[in-house]
Amino acid sequence: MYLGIDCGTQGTKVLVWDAERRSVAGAGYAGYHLYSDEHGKKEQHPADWIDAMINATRQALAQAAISPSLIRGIGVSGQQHGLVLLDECDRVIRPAKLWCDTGPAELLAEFERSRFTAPSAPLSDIIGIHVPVAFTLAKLLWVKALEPENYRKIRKIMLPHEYLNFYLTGEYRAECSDASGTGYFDTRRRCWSEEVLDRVDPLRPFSLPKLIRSAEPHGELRPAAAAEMGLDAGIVVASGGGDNMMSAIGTGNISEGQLTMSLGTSGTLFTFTERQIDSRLQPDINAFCSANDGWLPLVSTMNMTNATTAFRQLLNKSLAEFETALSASSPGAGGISCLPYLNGARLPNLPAASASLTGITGHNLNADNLLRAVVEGVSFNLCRGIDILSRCDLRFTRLVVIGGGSNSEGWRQIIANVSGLSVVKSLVTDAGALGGALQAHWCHLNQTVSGACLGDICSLSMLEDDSSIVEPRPERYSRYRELYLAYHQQVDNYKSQWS
Ligand SMILES: Nc1ncnc2c1ncn2[C@@H]1O[C@H](COP(=O)(O)OP(=O)(O)O)[C@@H](O)[C@H]1O
Ligand SMILES: O=C(CO)[C@@H](O)[C@H](O)COP(=O)(O)O
Repeated sequence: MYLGIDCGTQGTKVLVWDAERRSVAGAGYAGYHLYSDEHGKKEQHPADWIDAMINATRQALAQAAISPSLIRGIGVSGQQHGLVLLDECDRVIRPAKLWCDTGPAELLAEFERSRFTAPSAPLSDIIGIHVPVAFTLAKLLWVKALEPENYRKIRKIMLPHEYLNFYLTGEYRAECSDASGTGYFDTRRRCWSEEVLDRVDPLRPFSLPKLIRSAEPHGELRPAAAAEMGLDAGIVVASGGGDNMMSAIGTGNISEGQLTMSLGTSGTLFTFTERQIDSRLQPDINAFCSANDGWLPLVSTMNMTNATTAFRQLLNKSLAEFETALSASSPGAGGISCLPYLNGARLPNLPAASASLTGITGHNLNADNLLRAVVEGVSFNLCRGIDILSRCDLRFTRLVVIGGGSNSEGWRQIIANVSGLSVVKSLVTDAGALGGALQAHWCHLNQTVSGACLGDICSLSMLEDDSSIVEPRPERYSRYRELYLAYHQQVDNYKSQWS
């Protein structure tokens, strides 16, 4: 049995994966607070992630009702890009700035303008990936500029999943797929970019973690962490990875031609490629490394279930009532259109964007239409990614959906009707946690059998819930094409206001 852990933006999910029966034997969840302000701040305390991981692990083990000694390994998936800073005594210096923190947008733009002007190549050419404000580099620039005292104290610098691995093992290491979302990692050569780091600060006070490949272990579970988690010390902790990379493993998206869409706090859409695509003409693609030695071109939106949940809670509706609202309303939400940019936009990259509702009349204003409008808005936004990936000659016929929002059948049907693709739910909604468990299995096997194959582990794991398949309905698809084009026209009309 293996433990898969996913540290998401709203909470940490843990599952006990029974590799023989290929099923989840137990699951646990613990949420945490997101500290925000009106200037784009989005922060969390890394100590809250540790508490949540311990709490959710204990729940999962209790539900599985197994002896902890049956757990052979752990794999950790984590929200990408967050910046965790440790001082010389390995104490956390300040709360982690998260992927969704848009505060450093201007600083990042200024850094690119001033440090990468000709004859220098642009930043994206140097590291092979465009850098939006979500990336760690932006958070580092912010701490350096606004909190110089804290900056001087930094000795170690980590991403969320690396910090959890550091807690579990005591080892300061980083794995390439998550590192590819920092903005100071060369995604072609899979190494830290000294060139970029030197332009941030040639005299930086911290060292970078040792890079490992995804198949390599991060380390062994140390006794103190084992006691807290209720596990045996010494079991293997796999390399882990960014949540999208681990979800790729959890949905079997490890060979070309497959497409996964995550409806979590963020919306993401990604596919595996054997060669890195040239995204110079497609700046909205984040050309990440994958956790199986290839690449994972991905598009991401800033607003997904944060927006649907904000509207749902404002209207005082339960998840069941949200579902009823989707079936009671029609495509186009009676004429109401929602640009859902509560937290700025990442697709297109406009951190200063704000949300809006248009087309409201005395006849169409009701809760069902408002809920449908926000679901359509976030779906139109993310489905744009399919067009963008297609411009790189990537083609798909079906889509696997994951994340909290994928539990909604009405929402899955809207995605199918907008995209024109068959939509199926992942066997385990939290595919990041499943990916962590499958990676731990792979890593554990690698220690005993040479050449253990991740593909075999994934294909044996029945990664989809066949009963959940929804097909696009032709009449709705043509109606949604019109609505989709109108939505993106509306975004284009607003663009100059947010640039
Ligand atoms: N049936 C559902 N319909 C719509 N939204 C849902 C449903 N179930 C869960 N969610 C939403 O999913 C979100 C959590 O998704 P999750 O993928 O766990 O997020 P994260 O990984 O970012 O923490 C919550 O906002 C929750 O309200
Ligand atoms: O920034 C990205 C991807 O580049 C986000 O996908 C984060 O990785 C957060 O994930 P969720 O908490 O929404 O799952």
